[in-house]
Amino acid sequence: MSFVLRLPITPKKTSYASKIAHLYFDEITKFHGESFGQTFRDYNGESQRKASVEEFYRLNHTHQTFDFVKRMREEYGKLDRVEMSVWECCELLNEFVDESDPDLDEPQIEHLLQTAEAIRKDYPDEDWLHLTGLIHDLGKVLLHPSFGQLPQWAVVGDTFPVGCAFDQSNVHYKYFKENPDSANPEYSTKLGVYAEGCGLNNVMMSWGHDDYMYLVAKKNKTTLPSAGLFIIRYHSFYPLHKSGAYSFLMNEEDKENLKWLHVFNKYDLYSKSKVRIDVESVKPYYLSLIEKYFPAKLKW
Ligand SMILES: O[C@H]1[C@H](O)[C@@H](O)[C@H](O)[C@@H](O)[C@H]1O
Ligand SMILES: [Fe+2]
Ligand SMILES: [Fe+2]
Repeated sequence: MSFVLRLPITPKKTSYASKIAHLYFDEITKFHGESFGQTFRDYNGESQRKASVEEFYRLNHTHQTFDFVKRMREEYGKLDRVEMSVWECCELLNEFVDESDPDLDEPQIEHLLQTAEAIRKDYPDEDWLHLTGLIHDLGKVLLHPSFGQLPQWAVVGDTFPVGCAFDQSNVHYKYFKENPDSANPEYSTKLGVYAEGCGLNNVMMSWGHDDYMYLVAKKNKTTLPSAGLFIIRYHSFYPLHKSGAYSFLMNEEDKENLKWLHVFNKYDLYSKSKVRIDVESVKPYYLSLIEKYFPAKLKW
């Protein structure tokens, strides 16, 4: 499929880069894994959800193989299941809870709007980033019966490359020993089937809501800038954006985009709070953004 991506607002590389770097490091020191007394992404501490989250990762790490990902990308890349608008999809998501998430019990639409609104407050002029916040998790509709009701391990959780060695920074790394790819010499070296610096676009990531939503956005010809698509596609790739693992797979464009993903991640994570959003009052604003960057109906 070939089409030209129009970029209405392209992040200006040089001027933004330093601004972001500053903001990012300021905020890191401010939050440092904790916000308002709440700790996030603690996979070992005692929490009510610890056991079920661990069981989630056991299944995820066991079943996400290179062949599985290839099949899913081909199958779901057809986008022949549903036609609906972006907002309809937000509403559809409301019934699901993410079993991989130790921090979130709210319906998904709350999380989407909390993320988007928190970004909007700090970056009022980057409307593409507000919309990215709103839609980044929409791929979780894969859990819905009309999308084959995929199991949670094929939809949510952190993501990682398949086709090369699994990195130790993946949460609950130990369960990769159950993955058949671990016994495949072709897939178990550092580079595996990839070349150094080949670019993430050429890397197969474990299958889930990130890559699916990327395919939906791209194939429906969104006009979001490349940084927006990158955020959607790799926001669950914590081994890279939190731990710096697998960075040898990145190319120059990935490195630029990663700066925006760092900005985004702070809001994805730390807006998981009890601040309630009045959906009806913010809806007109988001509908106008959807109209700006997407067709009225999308193929899913
Ligand atoms: O939306 C999901 C969810 O919050 C998961 O708990 C996390 O592991 C993923 O990275 C994220 O994309
Ligand atoms: Fe997500
Ligand atoms: Fe999210």
